[in-house]
Amino acid sequence: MKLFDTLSQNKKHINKKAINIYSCGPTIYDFIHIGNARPILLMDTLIRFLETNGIKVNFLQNITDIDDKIIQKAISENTTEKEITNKYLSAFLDNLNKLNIRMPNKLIPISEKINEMNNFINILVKKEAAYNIDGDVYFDISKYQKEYGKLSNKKIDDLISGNRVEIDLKKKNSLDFSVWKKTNLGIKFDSSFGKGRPGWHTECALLIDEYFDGETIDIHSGGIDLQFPHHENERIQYVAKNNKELANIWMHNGHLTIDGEKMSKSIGNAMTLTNFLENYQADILRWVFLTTHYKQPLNISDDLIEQGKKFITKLNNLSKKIKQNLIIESLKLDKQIDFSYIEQFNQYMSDDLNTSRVLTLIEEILKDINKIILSKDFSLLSLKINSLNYILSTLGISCSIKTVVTQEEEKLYKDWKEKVTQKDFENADLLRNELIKMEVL
Ligand SMILES: Nc1ncnc2c1ncn2[C@@H]1O[C@H](COP(=O)(O)OP(=O)(O)OP(=O)(O)O)[C@@H](O)[C@H]1O
Ligand SMILES: [Zn+2]
Repeated sequence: MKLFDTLSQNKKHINKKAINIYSCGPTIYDFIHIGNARPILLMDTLIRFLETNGIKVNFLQNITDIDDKIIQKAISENTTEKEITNKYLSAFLDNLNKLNIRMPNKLIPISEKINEMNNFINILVKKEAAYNIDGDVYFDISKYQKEYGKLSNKKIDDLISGNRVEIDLKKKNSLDFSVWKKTNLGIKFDSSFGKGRPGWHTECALLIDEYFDGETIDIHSGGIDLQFPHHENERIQYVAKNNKELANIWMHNGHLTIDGEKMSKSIGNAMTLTNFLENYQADILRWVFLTTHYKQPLNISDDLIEQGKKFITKLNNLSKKIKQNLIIESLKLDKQIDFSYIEQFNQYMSDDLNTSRVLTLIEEILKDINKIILSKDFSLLSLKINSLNYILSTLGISCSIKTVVTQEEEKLYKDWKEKVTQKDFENADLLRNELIKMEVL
């Protein structure tokens, strides 16, 4: 398959039997919002597609459980950092569960890797890629003039002149970033540089290096806002330590916007995922993200959510209609699949996840199935339904078209019809309610 790589600005092939993926995880100081769910669902869609095609995926994600934002939140709520991280980590895991996410093979809170972080930074210092000033360690950008800026397509001189980062007189160069921070406030850890905390950019570089044994990984993903400085800084540390690329493909998703503006906690326009999932099915959010190519911005609106609801209702109604036909026409469906549909599906997905085209394909199949029902020529029904179910399940949509009816459903349906014919509406209504619960009506 081909995926767009931000570093080379090209679509690149990945035709391997086993794929290593890393995604930057959340900083657990608040509930995540539906914008944060975009990179999560993007990786979920990709991984499901790869695994359905027999490719082994090893997926690593970090959890940022040490950070200034966590300390600030603990202070403002008059509680401990641990209380904050416990609360929001469990909310995050609950969100993933409700979204039906294929969990990472490993989810690592950075607080568990402080010694490894210390060793990693020591190596950078030994290589003179980083320098220690009085317990604060910085990465030395000047040593990597040729490499730095490649991922975000920025020139170092432009970055320096446009740099509005707070002036830190200790740094040699204003672009040098913190890999270890000497701190007074909040949780501190022992290290060979003294007490302090790890830098965020080093966290991901270290975890990738350690978990994947210094091998260039296949895919690194995250939202477009992470391209610079976070991913640029991750990459440069990895290049400095291993003298090779961190990732073969850098995948960046566009922002979820609301009224054209990035959804963000700091802007105050965020809808938490918890809140969304209390009101709508997870399938609706999946559908919303599938409508637009992942690299493009996507504007969320009530109207779009409404369309997502309609899509799911359409699937549910079709499923009921099929059950009724299975009973009325005494049909039995087999397991055959229409490979021409699957080939098309694979082709769209393999072309940098062209999911909007996949949704059009689904609509075409739905139309075909409705035509079959109207014509009552059921010879191709199994093929179409099984293909549709294959596509829905590969996309992680939990809704599917039922292909069997139970004896109980069949009996109740026939009883109901009989009561209606006999004009026994009271009993017919009771049976009707049962059939609605069983999703036959
Ligand atoms: N509006 C958005 N649309 C799509 N992806 C987003 C959006 N906001 C954040 N992300 C992505 O979500 C992931 C988690 O990011 P992070 O925890 O840094 O969120 P954040 O940027 O702090 O959110 P906020 O901007 O609300 O403070 C990252 O991959 C980030 O790029
Ligand atoms: Zn990262």
